[in-house]
Amino acid sequence: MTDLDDFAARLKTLTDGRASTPRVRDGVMTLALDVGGLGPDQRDGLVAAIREGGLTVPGVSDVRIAMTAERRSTRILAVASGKGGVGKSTLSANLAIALHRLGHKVGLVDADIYGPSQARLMGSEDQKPVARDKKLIPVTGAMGVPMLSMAHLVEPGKALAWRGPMVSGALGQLIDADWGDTDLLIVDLPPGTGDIQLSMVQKHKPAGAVIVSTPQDLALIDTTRAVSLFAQADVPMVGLVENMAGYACPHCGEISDPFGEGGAEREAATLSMPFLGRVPLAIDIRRQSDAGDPPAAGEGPHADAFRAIAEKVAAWLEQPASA
Ligand SMILES: Nc1ncnc2c1ncn2[C@@H]1O[C@H](COP(=O)(O)OP(=O)(O)OP(=O)(O)O)[C@@H](O)[C@H]1O
Repeated sequence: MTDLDDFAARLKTLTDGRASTPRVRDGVMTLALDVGGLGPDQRDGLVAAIREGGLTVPGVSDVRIAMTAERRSTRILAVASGKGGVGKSTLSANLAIALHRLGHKVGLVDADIYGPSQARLMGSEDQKPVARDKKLIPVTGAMGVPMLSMAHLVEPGKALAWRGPMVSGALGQLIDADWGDTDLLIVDLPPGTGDIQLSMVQKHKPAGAVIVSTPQDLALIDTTRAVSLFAQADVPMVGLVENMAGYACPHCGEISDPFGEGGAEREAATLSMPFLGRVPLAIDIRRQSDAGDPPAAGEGPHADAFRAIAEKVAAWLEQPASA
């Protein structure tokens, strides 16, 4: 085996098969490296290691690496609601965490320009994203889930004056950030169904949409509008989540249903969409969310509720039609 063959074999192991066979001409080694799906640090580390190794091959004085960064296909899952305050942000954060715990490479985008709250929910308020090669590098939220928020791009209170194209441009920066090997982005959309939401959905084409509603809002026209927004843009519906469904007693854990049970399944059926599950109204969910400690990151009935929803979402994502 020549020194070059020996290096080629080591290269294969080092890069997990991402590098082409190296060639040497006039003392210059050239090779192509597929860096698709790698984060900036992984990419830089790999390039440095290859360069170092290449220079140990006798007769090689320079190593040139052509990086092929074919575009990743990161799928977007939009989380939406007909109106504000129903727990869309809480669900988005906990769904991202629960999917992460199920082994998905998931990131979270807070597109809720009117009330960005993900930095608080994910305990990342003290972090500021930096840009590299004109792309934002996500910050790290709870359980290491990468995330970016509109709050990172706009001062609180100023966003309300923004017009559709500005919002759409800002959202583009969040979605086209350097997400590394993330292959699924949960996007927490602003509440409601105006032009801004529609243009965002059309431009960034989610793979699917999750609708969040509370039991008392279920039958309202707002929820129907949220569903038809996605239908207009040809975005498939993943399903409906009923939040604040029943009250979980903080003392005994018993759940009482002041709005009755089963309404959400019925409403989901009326809207021709799957029912993904219910999350009770529980003081712990609010407390933990406010403290930047998402319940889905822990153990217990609330974590179980979010995991059950995440399992249904994951099953939906695995269907061939959603790819
Ligand atoms: N299941 C729940 N149990 C208890 N409190 C909850 C639950 N879900 C959400 N909350 C609380 O309700 C409030 C609104 O939730 P959240 O911010 O997630 O709603 P939203 O729909 O994203 O609102 P907005 O329209 O302001 O973005 C928050 O204080 C949150 O902690």
